[in-house]
Amino acid sequence: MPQRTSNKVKVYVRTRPTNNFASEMIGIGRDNRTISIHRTPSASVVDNNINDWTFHFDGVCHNDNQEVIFDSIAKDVVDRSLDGYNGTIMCYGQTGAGKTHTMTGFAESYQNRGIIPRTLQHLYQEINARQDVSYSVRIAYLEIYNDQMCDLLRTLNTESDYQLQQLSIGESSGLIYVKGLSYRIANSEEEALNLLFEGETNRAIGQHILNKQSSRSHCIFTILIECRSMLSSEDKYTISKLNLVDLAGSERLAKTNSEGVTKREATFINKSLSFLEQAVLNLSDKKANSHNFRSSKLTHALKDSIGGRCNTVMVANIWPEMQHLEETVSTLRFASRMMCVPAEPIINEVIDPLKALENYKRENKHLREELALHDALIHRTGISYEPISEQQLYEIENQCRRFVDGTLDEIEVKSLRQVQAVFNAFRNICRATERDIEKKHHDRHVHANKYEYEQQDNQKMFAINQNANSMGGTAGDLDGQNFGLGAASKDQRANKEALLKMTRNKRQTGAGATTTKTPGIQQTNVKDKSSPPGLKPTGTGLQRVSTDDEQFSRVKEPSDMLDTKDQRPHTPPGRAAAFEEFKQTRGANLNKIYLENKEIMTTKKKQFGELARRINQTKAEIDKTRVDAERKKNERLTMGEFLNENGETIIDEEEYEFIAKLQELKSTYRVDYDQWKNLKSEITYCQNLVNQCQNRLLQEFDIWYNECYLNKNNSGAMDNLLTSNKNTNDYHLYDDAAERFERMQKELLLSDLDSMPFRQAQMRTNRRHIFDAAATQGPWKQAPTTTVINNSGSFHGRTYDQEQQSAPSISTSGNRQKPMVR
Ligand SMILES: Nc1ncnc2c1ncn2[C@@H]1O[C@H](COP(=O)(O)OP(=O)(O)OP(=O)(O)O)[C@@H](O)[C@H]1O
Repeated sequence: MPQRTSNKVKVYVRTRPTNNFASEMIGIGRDNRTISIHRTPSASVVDNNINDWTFHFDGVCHNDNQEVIFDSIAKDVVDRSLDGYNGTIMCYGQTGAGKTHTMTGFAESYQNRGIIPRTLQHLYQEINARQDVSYSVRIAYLEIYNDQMCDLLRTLNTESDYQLQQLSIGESSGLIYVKGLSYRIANSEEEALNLLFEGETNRAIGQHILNKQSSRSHCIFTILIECRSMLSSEDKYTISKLNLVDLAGSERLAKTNSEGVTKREATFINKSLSFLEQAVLNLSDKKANSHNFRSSKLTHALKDSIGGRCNTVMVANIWPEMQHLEETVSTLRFASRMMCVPAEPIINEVIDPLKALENYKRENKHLREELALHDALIHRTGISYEPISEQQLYEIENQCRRFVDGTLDEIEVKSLRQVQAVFNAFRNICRATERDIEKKHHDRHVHANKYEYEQQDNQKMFAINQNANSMGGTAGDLDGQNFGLGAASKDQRANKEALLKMTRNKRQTGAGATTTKTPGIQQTNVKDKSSPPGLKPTGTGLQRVSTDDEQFSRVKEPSDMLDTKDQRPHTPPGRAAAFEEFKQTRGANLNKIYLENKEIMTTKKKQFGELARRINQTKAEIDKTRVDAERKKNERLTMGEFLNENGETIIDEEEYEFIAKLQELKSTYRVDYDQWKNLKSEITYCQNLVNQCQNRLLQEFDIWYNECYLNKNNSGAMDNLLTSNKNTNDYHLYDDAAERFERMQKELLLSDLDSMPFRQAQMRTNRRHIFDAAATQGPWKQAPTTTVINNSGSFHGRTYDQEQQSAPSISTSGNRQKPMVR
């Protein structure tokens, strides 16, 4: 029988022998591959149904005996399963059409034995014939009845034996297996046949116990074949699965007129078969991307056994009698669909890990021997290829450390392992160094913050002392009226709570205060003066704004404050006027830097604008010259080209000049453009510095203003605060909250150093808020000052109009200017 070459599921039709063959309706082609059906239309009624069909298959087996069937249909699949391909042979058709006969045959008649026993016979014959490979065969027999699975190779004596079986379908890497299903080793044909018969017996017992008919269940006889080469030491081997499937009868429910149990069985059969049909339909349709195999146990169990990587053959059993014509057409239809299911079998190769390990060990040994031989030939000695010991590692690390320190000039490397160990050692050293640096950095920040907080406390105390001085009181001197604090010791100053208590006592006893400058203040000043200078020149001629620590050191120059404090009015001046004053006094230096930076930036912006204009001019000239050159070129081409003796084009003077000019312009353009780009980044940098200066100036001003005016007047305000319980509590609240917040911030800073800038900014803003809040509670109800400064240095505030006018404005025109450079 000629074979179809396409990679699809193969389908054969087998007819059940009958004396009543409907020859007038069913025709079998001479090629034994075609079946044509003709149904006589009903004479009494108008019949619009299709009455003629022609089906083509891989073969039609009419009156063929079991041997022919096996040889033409199954043998090839069995042979290929021995080579490592999965295979499936499946019988489909209506009840009584001969499926079981085809698959199993007559158990009692050797001549009429079916595909399964013949398969087993052929399998073991082949296994025995193939001397160079070793096979291991395992067998499983699964029955699916009413969508429930049953292991036919287990002892099943009672109904509960059936019910206790807990089989489920699993999937691993696209391969299907039934969990709980027993796979029995069969070393010979006889053992395998015993298992087949055992399964058949169990099936018969099941029929009796469950009162079911054999035709009502699907049966899958699985042969697992493991094949290993005996000649090579290859770690690969093959495992193939050969499924021999006897499906339940596919007759239609309506026709059987079944009731009760039979109806239930028929319903399950029809369901599973129609799911199978659906799955086959989807598989055969290239566009369908969902192949739902999980709808029934049958389809799920056969998921990896229909087409795809599996060598699949279907036998469509038909009963070619007139009364079964409808079933016959239905079976043949399904069979035709099956023919469209693609099948591209592949060998299932598996790697044996134990064998692979053995192979690697052997190879490793060979390579070592070869290496030793190689070393001996080139007189290399003292090289070890063994893994490096702990002691050796320690020595290597020591060497590396000395190398890094500079006490060792070179590290002698003899093997690759050593190279790797050296690299590892260097990596460890790097990481350790990194950790050290991080720790130092971290400690420095924590220390800096601590210092900053102390300074901040000192500032507050200093301001309070100043107020006290102006009122003529000293610490411990109680004037009864004023919040007079003077020469408080450092310890006293650190303890604000104690200080406030003391102040209250002072007011109660009415003692006076002195105005002497205190040693505590002097001490602070000395410390401040030792701080690093606040401003440092940078390479661009611009000046960097000092760091926080530096600023704080500078901020507390007491001379700044002492110089001006006596002239200060009791009523605080407007912020605009104060800002002017600040720029002349404390902020003079900062303001100077700010103005210088701004000037440099303005100059650069001017240069930037000019350069952009020049670039655009050059560009315009380039465009014009290019047009001229093109025009000249076109003229030359129109007039016809002249070539010199070397075959080069001769161009006239004018065109040459255009080309030369174009090149010159382009080079000018490139130079200018590069300069323009550099200038642009310089301006961005300058802009940042100016912004930074501006921010700093404003921050410093805020602090200064608070120190000089708000806190000073706050002595009065403070008294007012302290005279009322509410206000006293408020003050405590403010103080505690500030401390709590700062303590919290410190903890946060320690936990995440990256967040340092953000947290510090937050702290600063918070401090200012607190100061402002205290100020607004004072007797004069100062308008709330704006405390938020955005990144660009501009104010966001309600009553800052005046200050905004006096605040230095930043021109960003340089950034917005976009020359037409391309
Ligand atoms: N090719 C054949 N040669 C001889 N007898 C056959 C052949 N096909 C079927 N028969 C006989 O027909 C009867 C029904 O066959 P079989 O039990 O195999 O049908 P089935 O399709 O498996 O039915 P069910 O779906 O009920 O299992 C059996 O007695 C069987 O011996």
